[in-house]
Amino acid sequence: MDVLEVKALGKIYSTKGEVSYKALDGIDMTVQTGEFVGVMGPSGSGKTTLLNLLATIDKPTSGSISVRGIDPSGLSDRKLALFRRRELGFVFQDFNLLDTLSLKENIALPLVLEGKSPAQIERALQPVASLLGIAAILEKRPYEVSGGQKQRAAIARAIIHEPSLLLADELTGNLDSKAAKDVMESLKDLNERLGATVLMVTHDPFSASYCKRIMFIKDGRFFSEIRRGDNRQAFFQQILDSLSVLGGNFDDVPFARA
Ligand SMILES: Nc1ncnc2c1ncn2[C@@H]1O[C@H](COP(=O)(O)OP(=O)(O)OP(=O)(O)O)[C@@H](O)[C@H]1O
Repeated sequence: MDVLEVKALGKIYSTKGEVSYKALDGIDMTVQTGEFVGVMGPSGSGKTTLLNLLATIDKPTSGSISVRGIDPSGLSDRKLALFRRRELGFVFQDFNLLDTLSLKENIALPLVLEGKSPAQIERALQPVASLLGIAAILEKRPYEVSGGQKQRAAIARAIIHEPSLLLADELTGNLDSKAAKDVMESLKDLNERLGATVLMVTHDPFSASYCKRIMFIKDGRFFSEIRRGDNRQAFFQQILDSLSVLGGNFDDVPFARA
């Protein structure tokens, strides 16, 4: 089943008195239940724009988005807020955890907002926390744990309510290579064991090598797509090859890691 269906998506930014800019142009894509998809492209290719449209933070100029058959553009503000809360999960580069709350309280927030009981929250929390390897540090506050642990807590918070689609933006961007590997292994486990559907934007070929499929975009348009076989290292190499064909600015890419 398709979780996400994007048709002819376009975004033009226009600022008063200035020339308008076509950031996305005719993007078509589908993501099926249980997929783990990466979106890559040079700087300025439209990755963040695409993610913002999918996250319903911004509205498309043309085309359509549908998540489990619902087109968010037709929803009232109240229904849109509910749609975002129920259907989508978000993970960002900078964690966005609240320092005044413990990891457990941070993770439970989406369920508290849904009015779930403490017993229901506990039942949902334990398996996710164990899978992500943070069960022993749930009482700690974000400033007492490492970057990788913070990001795993942020992932737990993003999926605790079992969203249809988890959207991740450069989630390893602030992590060293060991922590990035741990976070990507955790995300892979969530995808494989819990069937979480993930769409991730990244610059980093190492993180991208955990995806099952990668879509490359350039100048706001679809450029190419590759799928992973059994071997992640081979996929990493395939990603590097695709990036070199794609060209553009990848100066900050750590090309040596596998
Ligand atoms: N609010 C805005 N107003 C005008 N132009 C914008 C706006 N946001 C983005 N753009 C332009 O749209 C294009 C795509 O930007 P976007 O941020 O989506 O690219 P990106 O692929 O995420 O880049 P990066 O990898 O550097 O983050 C860029 O040329 C950018 O300058």
